[in-house]
Amino acid sequence: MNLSNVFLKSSKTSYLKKVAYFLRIGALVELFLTPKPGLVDLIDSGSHRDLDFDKMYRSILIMKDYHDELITGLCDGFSFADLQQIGIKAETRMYDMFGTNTHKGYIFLSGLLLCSLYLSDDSQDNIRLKIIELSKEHFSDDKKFTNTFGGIANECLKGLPSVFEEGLPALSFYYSFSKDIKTSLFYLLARLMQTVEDTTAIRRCGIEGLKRLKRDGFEIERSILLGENYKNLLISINREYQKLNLTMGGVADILGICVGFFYAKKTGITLLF
Ligand SMILES: CC(C)(COP(=O)(O)OP(=O)(O)OC[C@H]1O[C@@H](n2cnc3c(N)ncnc32)[C@H](O)[C@@H]1O)[C@@H](O)C(=O)NCCC(=O)NCCS
Ligand SMILES: Nc1ncnc2c1ncn2[C@@H]1O[C@H](COP(=O)(O)OP(=O)(O)OP(=O)(O)O)[C@@H](O)[C@H]1O
Repeated sequence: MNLSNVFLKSSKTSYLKKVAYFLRIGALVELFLTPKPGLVDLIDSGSHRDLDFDKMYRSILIMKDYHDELITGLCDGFSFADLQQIGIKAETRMYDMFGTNTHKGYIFLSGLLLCSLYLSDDSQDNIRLKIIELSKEHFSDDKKFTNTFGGIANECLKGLPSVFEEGLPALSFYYSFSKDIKTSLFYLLARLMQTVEDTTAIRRCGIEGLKRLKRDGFEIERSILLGENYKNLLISINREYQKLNLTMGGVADILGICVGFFYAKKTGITLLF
């Protein structure tokens, strides 16, 4: 390998490592955001008897090994099939360490994003096309399609519209005029509750569960825009979700990705848009 190739490889590695770092920060910000209906946060485990704050926190920290391994594989020119094996191994490690699904969705989404960033040039359209291309390859095997409605597969096959068309614009919009990051994050949560086809909600409560997320997301957004005390609303919705066993893991995952990108951009990492 000549000197310029060595330089190119090390600059790509450090770029992807910075992005991966911010994706983990996004997951941490999501976890710390409190109160969140149905989800694990600083106060309770929402509707997740098998999860708690400590497990979720450690699950995010151990994602670093997975991201590092994936980035090394990418920069060493591994095939997509080999990169997928790295993702599957990370999923297995997660189940072995925590005995449950702590971050299956996030492992997949963050891995897909890192692969797509590496393989595309600097424009949002190109990264989205790459996400679609890789997702088509990943989900070509019907066995990986466990859900018939919405879900992470459809989200990825459309190039993450919940991130690029809904989440990032919503977060930037609210933050640009309020400069209030906490309320901006709850505004983002409210918008994503209305748009993400969350299969964790469907599995727990059927289509009624998804409709409930949309209705409550609308109410939270309304309350924020009217300048009301939206925290009490979030607390009471959390109590109701606990009774119903309703949750929204997909909304949480997409929120984490949006926050990761938002902070990466704020700290000056050129991220295509
Ligand atoms: C794609 C995977 C994770 C989907 O898992 P599964 O079929 O169980 O889907 P499921 O609907 O349960 O979703 C998994 C998780 O995604 C999140 N999620 C749910 N709905 C959505 C949504 N609409 N958008 C985004 N995330 C969502 C939730 O956190 C959920 O727990 C799985 O099939 C897989 O292929 N894992 C291997 C990992 C891999 O190959 N990684 C390589 C990356 S390059
Ligand atoms: N703060 C959070 N609290 C709970 N779940 C979260 C949080 N952040 C992300 N998630 C995602 O939600 C998913 C967990 O949802 P859930 O427990 O319903 O899935 P499951 O294990 O597939 O289903 P079940 O527990 O009903 O068997 C994880 O993939 C996780 O990534």
